[in-house]
Amino acid sequence: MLAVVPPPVTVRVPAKVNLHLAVGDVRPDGYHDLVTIFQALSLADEVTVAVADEPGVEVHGEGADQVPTGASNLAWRAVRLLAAHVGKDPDDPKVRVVIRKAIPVAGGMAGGSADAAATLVGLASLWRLEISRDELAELAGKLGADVPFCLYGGTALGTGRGERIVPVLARHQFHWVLAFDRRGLSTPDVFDELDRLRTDGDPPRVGQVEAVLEGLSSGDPRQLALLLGNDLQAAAVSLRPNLRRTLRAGVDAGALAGIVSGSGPTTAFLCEDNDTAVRVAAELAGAGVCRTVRVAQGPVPGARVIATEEPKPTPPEVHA
Ligand SMILES: C[C@@](CO)(OP(=O)(O)O)[C@H](O)COP(=O)(O)OP(=O)(O)OC[C@H]1O[C@@H](n2ccc(N)nc2=O)[C@H](O)[C@@H]1O
Ligand SMILES: Nc1ncnc2c1ncn2[C@@H]1O[C@H](COP(=O)(O)OP(=O)(O)O)[C@@H](O)[C@H]1O
Repeated sequence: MLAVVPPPVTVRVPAKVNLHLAVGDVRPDGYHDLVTIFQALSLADEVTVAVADEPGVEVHGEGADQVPTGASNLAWRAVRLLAAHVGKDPDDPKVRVVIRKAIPVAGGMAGGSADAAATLVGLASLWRLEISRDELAELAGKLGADVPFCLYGGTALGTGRGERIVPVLARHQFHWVLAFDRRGLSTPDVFDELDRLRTDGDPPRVGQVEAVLEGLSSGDPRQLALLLGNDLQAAAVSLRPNLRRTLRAGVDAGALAGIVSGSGPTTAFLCEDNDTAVRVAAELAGAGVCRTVRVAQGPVPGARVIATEEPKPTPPEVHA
């Protein structure tokens, strides 16, 4: 008999930006209630999952040296969680995960969450599971607040810890410039800093989410630009005062508006059109206010399989 090893599966998964991020008070479980609008961007990681005798995670590309490859890697946690869920041995899942990163690590763009979502989608295909995206999203929510959105992509309203997702119809494409900072920022540190700022004073709070939903449906980047907002921005800027200069430089270069993406320190600039975005990116890159600049569009779809290699038949065992 010819045993067929299932072919490796490669999944592309987008980064996110929060167009609106309203942060409530800290809850007894340490999380904060959020009302957020996520948008998935064309900046993407690629994750390949393959059957392997030597299980583990490999990471290449943007910030790879800052990503753990052991049990704490979010993609590996996704492998173990899905294995246990479908009755496989989580301690011996016989899977290798190769991550090619383009999303900045600890950048407020959900890079680790994206890799976890991609791993769930890749394994569902590799293991030929009959599992719906909603069932995967249940599992995703256990891995982190941002992981369910990375499965769905597009533009979506997130509530609860950010893990309850409702898609938002957004037919228009928006053009973004992303400025990566020199080092990442820890998400819990930024939430803690916001709690501290709120104890000592009254940092600005974003307006109502409904206005942002209207801005999105208008498709007019000028209208949307006026409505972008992030309660975590004051905290990120407090921990990284240089972000103030970066935000100013993007607007001076011609962006309609700039915000800190999620917990930062990446800054995201909404532009009128693609040509403006390319010009703003070039100017920002020359201004010495950040490490790297990227142009991206959104919304794009969530984690999806982009390649499955041909099955490799293993040679039959020959018995003498
Ligand atoms: C801030 C946001 C905005 O989209 O994104 P990032 O900037 O990290 O990409 C998210 O809320 C991050 O989501 P994610 O990175 O998945 O968070 P988790 O791993 O679940 O939580 C990490 C830590 O962040 C804090 N946290 C996270 C989510 C939330 N609603 N309240 C919180 O207080 C908690 O301290 C938690 O222990
Ligand atoms: N697959 C992964 N990719 C990136 N970071 C990961 C991954 N697994 C675990 N991490 C850890 O998660 C932390 C948060 O990284 P990331 O998800 O990129 O940022 P953010 O939460 O700001 O969006 C990093 O400090 C990193 O060490």
